[in-house]
Amino acid sequence: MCSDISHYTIQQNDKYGRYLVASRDLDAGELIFCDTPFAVGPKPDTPPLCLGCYVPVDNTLCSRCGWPICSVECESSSQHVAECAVFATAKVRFQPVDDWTTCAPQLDCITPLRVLLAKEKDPHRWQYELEPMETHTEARQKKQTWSADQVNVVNFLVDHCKLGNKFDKELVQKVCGILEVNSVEVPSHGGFSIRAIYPRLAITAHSCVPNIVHTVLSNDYRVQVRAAIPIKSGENLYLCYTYALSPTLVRREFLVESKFFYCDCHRCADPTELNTHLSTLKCSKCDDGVILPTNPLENEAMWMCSDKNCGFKTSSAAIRKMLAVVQAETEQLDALEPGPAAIEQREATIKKYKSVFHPRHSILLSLKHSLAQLYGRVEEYNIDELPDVLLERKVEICRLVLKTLDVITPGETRMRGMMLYELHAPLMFLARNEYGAGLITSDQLKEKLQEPIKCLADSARILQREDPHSPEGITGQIAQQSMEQLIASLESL
Ligand SMILES: C[S@@+](CC[C@H](N)C(=O)[O-])C[C@H]1O[C@@H](n2cnc3c(N)ncnc32)[C@H](O)[C@@H]1O
Repeated sequence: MCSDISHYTIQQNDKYGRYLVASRDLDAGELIFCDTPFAVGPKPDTPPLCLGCYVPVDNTLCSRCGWPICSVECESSSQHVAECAVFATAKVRFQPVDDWTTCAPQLDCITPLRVLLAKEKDPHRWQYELEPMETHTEARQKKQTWSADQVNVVNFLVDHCKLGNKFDKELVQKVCGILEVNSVEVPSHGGFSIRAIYPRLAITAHSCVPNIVHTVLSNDYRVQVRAAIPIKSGENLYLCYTYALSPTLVRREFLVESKFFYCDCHRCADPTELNTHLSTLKCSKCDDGVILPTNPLENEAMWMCSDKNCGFKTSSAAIRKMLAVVQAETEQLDALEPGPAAIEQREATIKKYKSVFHPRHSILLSLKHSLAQLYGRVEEYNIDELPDVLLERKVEICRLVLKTLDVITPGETRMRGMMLYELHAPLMFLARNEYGAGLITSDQLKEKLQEPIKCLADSARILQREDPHSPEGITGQIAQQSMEQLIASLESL
């Protein structure tokens, strides 16, 4: 049984507070522990979504309490009934909004309320699992989110929803802090992003080069935590709290803003990000140099050209501003429907910034990561109609992304599983095209198909650990079937 597995111990030091350590040697992919959420619910700043299944809703409300709900089944779902009674008793309804696609701060109270109601139901679990969590109260008090939480969550629940006889304002702020510091983003059943708080997973320390992965099982939001790489007994377990492909400036800013610490992991400390060059710019003043931070652990440190003869310098503020502008431009591409324009506009943006960024800079790599998933899958660019030159482009970008993943998220991760799946198809088509053109023999074709078979085998092994209804879990099953078909087709050659 999953709940019997716990290959870790809890330790504590001045730097991390509590953290998890492997209690025995672990193989890549091995289960370390499972965890059950204390509460699940919307993230802050979410547009109205169903409080049962979390799909976006448009003016459909619960017949009992008047809060967003998509269907009769969701009205009586276990996650909604307790809060439904609170709102119905206090006669506090969701206030109509003009635009159902923009953020509704009214929903910010839902997850804290669910934590409070779960505390009431299981005070023992609260006492041992949530109460000891870090809240960084002093640092939070200085932030804007503290005063926003005071209005949208604390005063709303205690005064408006008349819960003051059960929960005091200090407790509600503490719950907001617990959620901000310790909750993780998870995909809902419908694929929309929500948050959950897992008592054991939350103890894991952060590193920008993590050694564990976690998988959320969609039926009850239980999480399985596995070793991504072989881990020795006594080694710390590290989760990555931020988006792994972001550059150091962006990751460190996120961590200090929302998790209240300055990351000093070996990736953050290295100007080249362990030679991945996710932060590296090209020098505009000379031909050979690249621009790197002089001290990446010092936010305000200058950035300088690596060519001593050039000596070009610029401030980190200028770099941050430039990144924000380009990031905003590339984010607009995410709004494009998957289709030929989504490919062509990304390729055009890569070309536009080719002389500004290193080819593996975070911004270009993220565009390439999207392209790896688009080539072969959209109209005019279906895999069986791609010319060799575009099949080779897909191979090149998949390999480039995998090369970076090897360093920053080594081992058996979802992103690697998905990228290996993407890589198998162009490799297979290129080999078949060569054979079809009479350029290679059937033995050489068999030889060339070994790499796509290996990609599919690795992809299937990694992704079949995911929830079978998630996009990754489904890809895992397809990878397994495709591998079996490909092996069978070799036998008939
Ligand atoms: C999700 S909690 C982790 C558990 C926490 N240490 C505890 O004792 O409850 C996140 C907090 O742990 C600390 N932490 C985690 N990783 C860290 C790191 N790499 N460097 C410094 N502090 C870290 C920070 O205080 C951060 O806000």
